[in-house]
Amino acid sequence: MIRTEHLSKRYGSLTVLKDISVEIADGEVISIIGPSGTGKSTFLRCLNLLEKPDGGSITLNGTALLAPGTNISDARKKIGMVFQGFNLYAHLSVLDNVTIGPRKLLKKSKAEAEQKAEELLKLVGVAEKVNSFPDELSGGQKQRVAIARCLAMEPDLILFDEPTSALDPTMVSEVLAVIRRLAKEGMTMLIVTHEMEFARNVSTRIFYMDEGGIYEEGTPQQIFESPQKEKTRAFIHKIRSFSWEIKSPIYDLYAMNGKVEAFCEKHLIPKKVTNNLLLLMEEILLLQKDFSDIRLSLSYSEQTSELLFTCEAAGDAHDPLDSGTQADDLGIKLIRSRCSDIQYHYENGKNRLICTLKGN
Ligand SMILES: Nc1ncnc2c1ncn2[C@@H]1O[C@H](COP(=O)(O)OP(=O)(O)OP(=O)(O)O)[C@@H](O)[C@H]1O
Repeated sequence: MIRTEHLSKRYGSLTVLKDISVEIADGEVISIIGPSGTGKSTFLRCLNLLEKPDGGSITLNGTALLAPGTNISDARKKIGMVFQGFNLYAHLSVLDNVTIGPRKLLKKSKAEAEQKAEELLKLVGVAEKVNSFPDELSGGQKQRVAIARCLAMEPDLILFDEPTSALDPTMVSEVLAVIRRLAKEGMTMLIVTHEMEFARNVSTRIFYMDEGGIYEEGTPQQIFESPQKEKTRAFIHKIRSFSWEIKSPIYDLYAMNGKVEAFCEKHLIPKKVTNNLLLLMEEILLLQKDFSDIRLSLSYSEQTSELLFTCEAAGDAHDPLDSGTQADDLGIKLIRSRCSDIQYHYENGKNRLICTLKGN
């Protein structure tokens, strides 16, 4: 169990952590989410004493880490950390990266450390790379080796600082799968992440950090479905939605599509649904009459897996799904075939078309 009381940290005149008091039980998986610069990484770095807190206390399994006389290096062996940039030793093989800690710090024999390393490399799926060097591995493999290295120290707790942020999207899932497995096996973990779907599925609790502290905490359901405080609500809404403005008939379709694809990828929306959405957006834009002020927005509900697309266009009342010409009819048919529900309203000088995309 790890507990902080009134933990604070300043950089010069900037107070990053104000007064953090939390208790994390064994086997808990905590995801820490929140806007950039709110101290999420600093909090993790204070917990394993990579940064020295300015005030407060940290207690790990009964040991007060900041108390005078505490052997800090002994305490730190119990807390593993996995970094965004992997931090492997480039000049050491995968095997040596994993065994160096146990041999030097835990005084294990070479044979014992190597046997354990091979087991752990198998666990994270990179056993075949045991004799490779870090620069011969993909980003996903490097991060899995970093996790094996961390496990080799038999930590009581592992801190993950944005473990997938430096990875190509194709490699994110292999690293998340390993973390999920550790969660199932009961490892206590704190994970700073921007992967919301993952945070929601894997965590026992979510800490939303803002204003120098844990602004709101709760179960994934509480934080993602019914956040109580204003800033949490705004943050959750923002990560679930996307919008794009068009101010003239000449707009950058490719840039817009790129952003839409990135949004869909982040929310693990199936490729087929993303493609349908892009075609739907294109057809709806073809039916617009006035391009002076159009706002397109997407919102995704993780609860129902529904993707909602809204097109809001200023100008005279004009339902784009009211057939005008034969060419329009074809477009309208295509639009209707891709949606399970479509609603049109004209309000305050704005045409609003709300489409619910079909799931597959
Ligand atoms: N070593 C440092 N010296 C001075 N300021 C720092 C240092 N490390 C972090 N900061 C500042 O502290 C604040 C919190 O940084 P931190 O990296 O903990 O935020 P974060 O929530 O993890 O952000 P992100 O999600 O972007 O990684 C930021 O304003 C940052 O510029």
